[in-house]
Amino acid sequence: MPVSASPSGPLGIAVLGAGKMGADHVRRVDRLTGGARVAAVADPHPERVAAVAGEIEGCAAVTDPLAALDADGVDAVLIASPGPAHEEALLAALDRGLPIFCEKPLVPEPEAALRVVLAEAKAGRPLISVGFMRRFDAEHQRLKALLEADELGAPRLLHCRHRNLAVHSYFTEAMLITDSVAHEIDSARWLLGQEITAVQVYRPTAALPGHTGLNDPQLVVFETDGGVVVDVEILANGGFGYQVQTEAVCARGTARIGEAHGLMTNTAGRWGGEIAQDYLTRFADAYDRELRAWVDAVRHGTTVGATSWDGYAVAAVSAAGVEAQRTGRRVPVELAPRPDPLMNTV
Ligand SMILES: NC(=O)C1=CN([C@@H]2O[C@H](COP(=O)(O)OP(=O)(O)OC[C@H]3O[C@@H](n4cnc5c(N)ncnc54)[C@H](O)[C@@H]3O)[C@@H](O)[C@H]2O)C=CC1
Ligand SMILES: O=C1[C@@H](O)[C@H](O)[C@@H](O)[C@H](O)[C@H]1O
Repeated sequence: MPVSASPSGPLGIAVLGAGKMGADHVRRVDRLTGGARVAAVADPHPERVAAVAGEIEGCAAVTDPLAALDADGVDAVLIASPGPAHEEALLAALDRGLPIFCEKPLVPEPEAALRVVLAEAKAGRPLISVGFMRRFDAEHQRLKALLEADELGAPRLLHCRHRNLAVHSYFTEAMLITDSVAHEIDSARWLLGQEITAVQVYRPTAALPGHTGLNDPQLVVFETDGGVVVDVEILANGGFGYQVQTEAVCARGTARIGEAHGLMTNTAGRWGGEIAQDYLTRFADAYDRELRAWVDAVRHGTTVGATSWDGYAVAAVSAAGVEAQRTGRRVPVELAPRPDPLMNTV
């Protein structure tokens, strides 16, 4: 069922969370040619919400996140608060029948993710799109198309590197998995069309010098039900830039994405290039495409990209990853039975 907003008017969006990602999405929605407008921004931090909402004419600024869902002109919700706050917002929005774009992770814990999946099933129609933006990145889409076309034969390995310049001061070791490697969990499942069945995490014995306390970097290894092995280097505070790279090793060849550095120079016996400094630059086009696609999908009463079930699968694999990180053991992944999204199961 399409949303009840006037079909000719812009879709009114409440943005929950006015931090780094929320502020960026507010500006993005504002630029989306006429299809949507930010009707309300909510953040418990009063100065932050005033600054972000103040950039948009006629936008309400509220410090109670749930009050934003009931603000005038709100037809849909974009959740950009920290992961642990997502469940409350998701359940409140589902309760109101509002279409939702939820930044990744859906929620960090699998039990909470399953509650969300079941609440959406109870609503009887798909309402949740999860912001795993790599699905909208041109290079990731080309790699997926190549693998699907079977041009290189069956995939055997995926080598992934995920390097950040720096992460938030509140980042924990578990968040290396639940917040950062969550992307590789989603993209590996999506690229391969396979489920992850076990996780192992290797940690160097010493953290990087001058570091924040995170045992950084780490190597996370996944096994899939199609017999593929996926290794992910996660580096949270690398200090030099942002790199997301994937190489697929297949039966008849390999394919690599994420190597491009934009401008390359040759001068006086040297060559060099640029490294993006963060995801907002590296994935700017992907974020634009995913939000445009979401606004279109909402107008047609549907969702785009990762579903709540994908969000649940990521949370289940993440939980196994955190356990593997803690114990040093190989941890199998168990997924709950999948509810039929169109059935009122509860
Ligand atoms: N797709 C992507 O590439 C990225 C996604 N993210 C995701 O976006 C979300 C936000 O991350 P950041 O903006 O980096 O964090 P942040 O820490 O910069 O901002 C979070 C904001 O949410 C506010 N907040 C806290 N509790 C809230 C609640 N209950 N309701 C509404 N707002 C609340 C905080 O006051 C803060 O202003 C997270 O889920 C994160 O994983 C973040 C960076 C990139
Ligand atoms: O989602 C993101 C952040 O939350 C996360 O902290 C980073 O590691 C990721 O690269 C970024 O895309």
